[in-house]
Amino acid sequence: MNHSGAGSDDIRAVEITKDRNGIGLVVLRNHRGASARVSLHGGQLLSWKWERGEELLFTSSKAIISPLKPLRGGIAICFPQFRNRGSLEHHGFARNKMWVIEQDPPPLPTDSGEKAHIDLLLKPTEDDLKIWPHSFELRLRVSLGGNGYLTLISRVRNVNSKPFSFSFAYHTYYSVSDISEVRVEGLETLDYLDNLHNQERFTEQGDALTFESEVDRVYLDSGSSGVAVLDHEKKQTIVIRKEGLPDVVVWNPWEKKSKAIMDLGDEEYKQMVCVDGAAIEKPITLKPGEEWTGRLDLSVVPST
Ligand SMILES: O=P(O)(O)OC[C@H]1O[C@@H](O)[C@H](O)[C@@H](O)[C@@H]1O
Repeated sequence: MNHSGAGSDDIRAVEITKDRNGIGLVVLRNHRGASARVSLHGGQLLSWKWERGEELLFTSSKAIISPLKPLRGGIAICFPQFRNRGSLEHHGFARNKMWVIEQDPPPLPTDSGEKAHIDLLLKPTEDDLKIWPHSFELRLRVSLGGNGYLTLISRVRNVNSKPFSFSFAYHTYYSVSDISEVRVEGLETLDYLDNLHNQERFTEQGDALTFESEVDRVYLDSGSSGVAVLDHEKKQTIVIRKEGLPDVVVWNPWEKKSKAIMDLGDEEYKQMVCVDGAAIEKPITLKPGEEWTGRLDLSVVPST
């Protein structure tokens, strides 16, 4: 199936195809050469290319492409649990499930129509309900703008008769030239929980986060002000804006841990950094019938 041209200048081009394992794959393109690829496995973003055809997301050369495993790279949806903060599998089950394309989702208040987009839906199976007994609908809209920018909007609806709580993260691997040349700005003065120190709470003292060793932190309450990933060598800055996602996770495994991660090359920690918009410290609680929305807007600007 291939449908395009819903916009007068071909802004919207959406191609629905299959990957080499036969899993549904959606490719979004704009008329200026930007593209995004989304897998129905996990609602996982596999790739985001900007106008110059440059890949902005990192995927490991050792990534295991299997319907049963999370992919090392791209953007994964962590739901309903972050990390090991609960009894479910690491980062929750959503990233390992098959999602479906939703042709006619409930409308979003911010619909602009100026974007190529796709709507995905995840509902629990009988087996999922045995491990997490809460009926939910998890929707993901992935949009690619005419300017190449990417927007992810997730909605969680409680279709149960009892309240439930969850955590959420857009676990995002950015591709960088060299981690030693990278700065993350927008986290200064924030408190963070350090996963390398039993989630102890510290306060960020520097005016930017740079990398010299393993980092695994959850920055708290960063609000909707932007976070920027500056790559000096690429002369490029990725700007992350978010709504409904107070926390920011920053992760780089560095040398020793990279060697222990089977699906990551020994030296690949130099080419990646994870900066995730998330809701972790204060889990979201939904009463029956309520819905939560978490939005991530990613843009790229040249820098010196
Ligand atoms: O290997 P996974 O499950 O994708 O997780 C990778 C990392 O993801 C980060 O978000 C966590 O803070 C780290 O603790 C974790 O190691």
